Amino acid sequence: MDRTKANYSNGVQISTTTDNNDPLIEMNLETWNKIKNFKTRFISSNEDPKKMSFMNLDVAKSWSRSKKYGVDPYMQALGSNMNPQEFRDRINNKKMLIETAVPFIKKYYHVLANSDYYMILTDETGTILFTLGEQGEANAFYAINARPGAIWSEQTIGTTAHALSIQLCKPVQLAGPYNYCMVLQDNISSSTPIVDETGDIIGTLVVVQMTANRNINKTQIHSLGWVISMGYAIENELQLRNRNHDLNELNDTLQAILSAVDEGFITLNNEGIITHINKEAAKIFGKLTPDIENKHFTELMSKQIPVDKVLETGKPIHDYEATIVNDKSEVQYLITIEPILNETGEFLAGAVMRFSRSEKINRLVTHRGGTEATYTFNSIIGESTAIKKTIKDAIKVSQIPACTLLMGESGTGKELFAQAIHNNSRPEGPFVALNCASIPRNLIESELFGYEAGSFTGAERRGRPGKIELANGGTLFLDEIGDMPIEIQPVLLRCLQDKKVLRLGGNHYIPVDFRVIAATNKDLYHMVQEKQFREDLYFRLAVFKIMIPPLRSRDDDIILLTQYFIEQISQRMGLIVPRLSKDVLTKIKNYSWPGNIRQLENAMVYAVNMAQDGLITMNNLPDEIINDYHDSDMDSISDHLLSMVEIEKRAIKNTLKHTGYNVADTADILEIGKTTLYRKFKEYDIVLPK
Ligand SMILES: Nc1ncnc2c1ncn2[C@@H]1O[C@H](COP(=O)(O)OP(=O)(O)OP(=O)(O)O)[C@@H](O)[C@H]1O
Repeated sequence: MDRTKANYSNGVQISTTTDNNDPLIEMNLETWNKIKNFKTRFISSNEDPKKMSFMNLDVAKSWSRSKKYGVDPYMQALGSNMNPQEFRDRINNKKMLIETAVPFIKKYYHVLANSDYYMILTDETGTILFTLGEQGEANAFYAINARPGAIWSEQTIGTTAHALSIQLCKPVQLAGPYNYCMVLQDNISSSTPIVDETGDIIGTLVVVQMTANRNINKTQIHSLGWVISMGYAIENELQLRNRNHDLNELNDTLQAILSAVDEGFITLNNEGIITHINKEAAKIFGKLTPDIENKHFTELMSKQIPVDKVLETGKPIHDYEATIVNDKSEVQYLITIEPILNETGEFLAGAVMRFSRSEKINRLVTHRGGTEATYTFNSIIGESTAIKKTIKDAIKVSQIPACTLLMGESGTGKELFAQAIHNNSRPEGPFVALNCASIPRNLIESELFGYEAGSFTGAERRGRPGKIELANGGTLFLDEIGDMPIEIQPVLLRCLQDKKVLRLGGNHYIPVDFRVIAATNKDLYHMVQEKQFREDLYFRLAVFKIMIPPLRSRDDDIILLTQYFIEQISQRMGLIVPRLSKDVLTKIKNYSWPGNIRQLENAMVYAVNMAQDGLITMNNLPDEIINDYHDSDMDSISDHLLSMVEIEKRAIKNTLKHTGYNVADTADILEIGKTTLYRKFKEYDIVLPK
């Protein structure tokens, strides 16, 4: 609402002439009496007040409405009273207005030149919320029911200054006879509407002055100006309070969000003083919030954390790695420090620090990186006594956080078991796998332990965490542990013992908490005896040993797994699930499956693709299965008289089976060169599995 000066004079409702702009000071007693007399006539006749030249038009309309409402102009106690409960609710509802306006009213009331003023605060319906006046005035006004809880609307008491200012939404000064009720007609009242930010009227402020026997003078004019500026002041204060209230609410919401997140947050001012710390950050530092707030950040954390740099440059720092040590723990965090800038991007108030547990990030990274542990004990297929016992043992072991060594031929499902153990013991943490045989020896160390920035040629600029760090909070699966270079073994052992890792080129240990599951298809203990594997590391890793049975000793499971793979593969490829011919079934059951489940799975991929007319026949099996001399293992050699050539051929085939078709291992065992072995494959028509 605009209450500029022009509007102000426009808003004055006076009694001298029909011109609304005339100041009250110009009202003379003659007009005053003219209105008074006319009102008595108007009440008892049907005369239209709009037609009276001395009547203000808005007042005239209000009189007509008042009459229509049936207001009794001769009543002594004005208006009706709200019932106490309803009034308490109203007060509650208008708490902010009352709390804001009352101190103003009290403060400025005494500044007024005359003491015959009476001040009223109403709500937007005209209900009186608060009154103030000197003893004499108060008593007089009390007698006419000018007290909190009285409903003084146009409907209940007819035309008044405040009823008009609500109706017209502007300040109104009203000469006594214009009031509809006779008991008010010796007063001069000034009223201003109080509006909220959206322009809605939320109340009125009224100053009433008893003018009976007094001259109309400048003070009345001033009282309007005075009530208007007070209205302004109340509105401004209300807006401020509302904004404060909104800010407080925003602050409460922010606090609630910050205490709900499981990351630590600290805010600092531009001098590095901690201004706020959320619950999680207090937990990280093992302190109580009041012990931290208002302290310099260096009292809480290492000076090396580059807070000063952010405060100086206004540039953020992301993922700074630091170990936070408190009385109870030592944990690695990634810290992001963001400067608090203003809208134009100038550096302003300070900085916000965020502490994220690196193991969480690692878990995300590893999940995204594809080394997610999907298998559980329930998803391991097998009904044989051998596999059931293995699963039972593995479940037991999974409940104890000690190193576990999984032993078994290639393709028996060692990784599957490792995943199942992980998911049964620390499913929330990352599962990080490292195959020691598939990584060049010179890279194993950095893969395992990570490295600091610039620690060797080709290293990433910012350095990188190793698999051990990435496994923090979860499981590190070291597959083919027999291939772990002997020179790295003592470092790994130290790390397993101390639960700390030192990155290559680094100068501080990073605390880590991870479970180790190692796997091997080699005879690791034999390697220890041959000095190819360190005994201390072996005993550290093999606290629990689990032997995964080869497929050939899981007779009952071969057909179960065959069916499972055929169905899975067909479904994946959108094919009808083929049946197995009788001789194929016999072959599969009797074959020794040197490559175990992996070989069976691959054989079924081949067979499903080769099958015709919904049937898998012998021809649809891979060569090495068709050509298998099932009953020709070396034990039976003694029963037959064989040529040297046949003996050599069988020796090669058996060794191949034994090594899971690993050419290098086969050549090793047969003590011949790899080139010779390949030549013999050709010579004897031996085909390696695809
Ligand atoms: N019980 C089982 N149920 C379903 N699939 C299985 C089962 N056991 C193994 N497999 C499947 O067989 C394959 C080989 O398993 P896995 O890689 O765990 O063997 P491994 O012993 O770790 O082999 P390697 O020693 O060569 O690393 C995988 O494709 C796996 O999904």
